[in-house]
Amino acid sequence: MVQEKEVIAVIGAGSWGTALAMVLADNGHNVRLWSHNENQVKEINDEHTNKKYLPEIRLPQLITGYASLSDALNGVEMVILAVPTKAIREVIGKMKAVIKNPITLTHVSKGIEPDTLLRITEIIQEEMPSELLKDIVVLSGPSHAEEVSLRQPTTVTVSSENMAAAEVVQDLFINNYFRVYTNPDVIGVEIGGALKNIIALAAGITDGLGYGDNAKAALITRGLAEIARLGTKMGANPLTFLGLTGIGDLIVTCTSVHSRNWRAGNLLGKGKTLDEVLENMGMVVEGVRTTKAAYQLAKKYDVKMPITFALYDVLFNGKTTKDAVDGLMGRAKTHEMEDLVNILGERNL
Ligand SMILES: NC(=O)C1=CN([C@@H]2O[C@H](COP(=O)(O)OP(=O)(O)OC[C@H]3O[C@@H](n4cnc5c(N)ncnc54)[C@H](OP(=O)(O)O)[C@@H]3O)[C@@H](O)[C@H]2O)C=CC1
Ligand SMILES: O=C(CO)COP(=O)(O)O
Repeated sequence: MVQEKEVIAVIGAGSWGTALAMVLADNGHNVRLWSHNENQVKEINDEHTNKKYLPEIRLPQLITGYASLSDALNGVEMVILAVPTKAIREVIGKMKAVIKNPITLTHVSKGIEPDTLLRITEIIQEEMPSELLKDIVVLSGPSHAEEVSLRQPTTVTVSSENMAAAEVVQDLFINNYFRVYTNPDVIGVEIGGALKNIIALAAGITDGLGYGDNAKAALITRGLAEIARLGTKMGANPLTFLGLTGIGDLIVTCTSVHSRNWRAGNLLGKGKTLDEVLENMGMVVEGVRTTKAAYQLAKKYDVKMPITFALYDVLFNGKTTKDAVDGLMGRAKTHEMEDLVNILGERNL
């Protein structure tokens, strides 16, 4: 089937927005890549590069940089939102002032908002007037921008309350190096994508402390257990956590030097302070804010999340990374599956 080519706006020209713009351009779509940084837009249009975020990459001709949000969104129905979670309200606020016709909005961010405890779909629903929104789709999964921009084999999942919209987005992105699956479980997809960053920070810490593969495997597995416990209590399908947006993203983020969350954790494990780490990162480390949100969610839903709580103490209460690991290892003995089985029982699953 020949796919119809679209004009698509990608809002946010960081690592992920740029890599996704490349996938869309490779599929023949005309991409308007918006950035709030005029110098970066000039570089995208004059040099066809985005050196701060993807230094090795030459951008396809079908990508055009836009400094005006109004021009980028003019007449466009398909919009990809690729900014950090903390910028979403502000950027949607600017978008709604200039959008004239309803859009399908695909977000690709991985976070939960502290204090409100809203998932990103819920933040968008709160900020964007319903008459300007056809559908919200989430795209998530194990996918470092650095590898996608080199066109290396990658798999992701799209999800939406309207699966027909998810399938349209699947068709826009899918190609021979970027394979896109669908999953109707929006809650599970968003919770898995957000919370894996907490575990990636913790995995970086144990690597930084000099611990080995056993510790890494423990964190990935027990991290998945606490993510699944919270997500299932929030209404997710527990099987989603065994998929790309659950275990898949945990593996890639906990084991890759590309992960900003792993890199930040690694520096913490080596003794740097949180402020020192964030000052030098130059890109978003979503897991820090998400740790706060997950800590609050665990209390709200009365779910045990020992790794999240240990990381919370390191990030916000001055606990040393070594004491945090010792505390986790010294907890009272417990059953491996009991808590999740109990939660499944409460939901009659
Ligand atoms: N990088 C990756 O491999 C992947 C990232 N993600 C997720 O995608 C989301 C975006 O991440 P990523 O692209 O990596 O982040 P980066 O830090 O690489 O880029 C963020 C981009 O958003 C811009 N931005 C930040 N704040 C604002 C604002 N208030 N208004 C307008 N633009 C803003 C930044 O501009 P400026 O340059 O001025 O700071 C930059 O262009 C995150 O939630 C991340 O978890 C998901 C999958 C893979
Ligand atoms: O989500 C990602 C890969 O799937 C990117 O992870 P980081 O934000 O830790 O770099």
